Amino acid sequence: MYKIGFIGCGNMGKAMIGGIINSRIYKADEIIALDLNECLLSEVKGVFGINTTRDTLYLAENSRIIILSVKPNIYNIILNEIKDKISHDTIVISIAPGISIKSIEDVIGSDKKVIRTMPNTPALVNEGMSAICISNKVSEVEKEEVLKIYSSFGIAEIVSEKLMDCVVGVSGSSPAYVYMFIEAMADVAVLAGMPRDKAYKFAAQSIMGSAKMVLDTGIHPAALKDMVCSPGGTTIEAAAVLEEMGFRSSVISAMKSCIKKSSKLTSK
Ligand SMILES: NC(=O)C1=CN([C@@H]2O[C@H](COP(=O)(O)OP(=O)(O)OC[C@H]3O[C@@H](n4cnc5c(N)ncnc54)[C@H](OP(=O)(O)O)[C@@H]3O)[C@@H](O)[C@H]2O)C=CC1
Ligand SMILES: O=C(O)[C@@H]1CCC=N1
Repeated sequence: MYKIGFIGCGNMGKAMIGGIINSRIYKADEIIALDLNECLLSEVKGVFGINTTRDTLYLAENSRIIILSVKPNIYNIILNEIKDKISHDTIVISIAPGISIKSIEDVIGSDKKVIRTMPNTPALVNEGMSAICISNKVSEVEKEEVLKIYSSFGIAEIVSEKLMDCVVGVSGSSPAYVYMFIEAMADVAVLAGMPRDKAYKFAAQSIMGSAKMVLDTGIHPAALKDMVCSPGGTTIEAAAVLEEMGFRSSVISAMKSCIKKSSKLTSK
């Protein structure tokens, strides 16, 4: 029996497998994965040394935990295919926006163990942020085990299921907004004469350091911003332009749109 099986090893599946291997929570031979894309499957086998298969039913029957790391529209197809192979000890985990615990139970049975999660791609470098919702069929020991898996590639917190659309906006999708910010900052650094490789390093490390200040000091972000803005200095010039250009209101509108899209998927 494998400790964990991944159906789908694209961006998110690969990030989680990489995080688990890096943190050594499970050994490579305790993990199995499958993907329709043969190249991707050979890549995860080659890079991480895990087991792979092309047989969905074999994976479902032989994995204690099954992570469905495919797009939301494929969930029902796969669940219908594997439902008879899911035992009362198997834990089925969703990582997709809009896929509720109930929607999975409706296919595989409400007597089965289902967990809904929302990770993000920084899991690959063990800096993920994941939310986890547990159904009432999952025991305390199983909850702790899943928390341990998700904590192996970052920070993991139990949240109530009604917060999951919000989680998509604030952590599932948010790495994309941050990469856009890094890209924009690096482009301007290049414009001002810095070589591109250095520009990405300076921009990304500044964002990582700023995020660490928020997490490690507990100081309010506004106070941390004020500490950078010297009176009559350079930073307040930039801050004033960001306000004029609607920086914060753009982020607010974008995230509201993301959360709305997630809740539309949930209510489908
Ligand atoms: N990317 C992210 O940042 C995050 C993604 N998620 C969620 O994770 C899930 C996966 O996303 P992501 O990794 O980005 O998607 P990808 O498209 O990168 O990966 C999904 C993989 O699953 C494969 N696949 C499709 N159908 C099957 C099948 N029947 N059996 C096995 N494999 C199959 C796809 O192959 P093919 O391409 O050939 O169809 C593809 O390689 C989604 O539900 C997404 O919403 C959650 C949090 C963050
Ligand atoms: O864009 C998406 O739908 C997925 C969910 C969270 C991040 N990526």
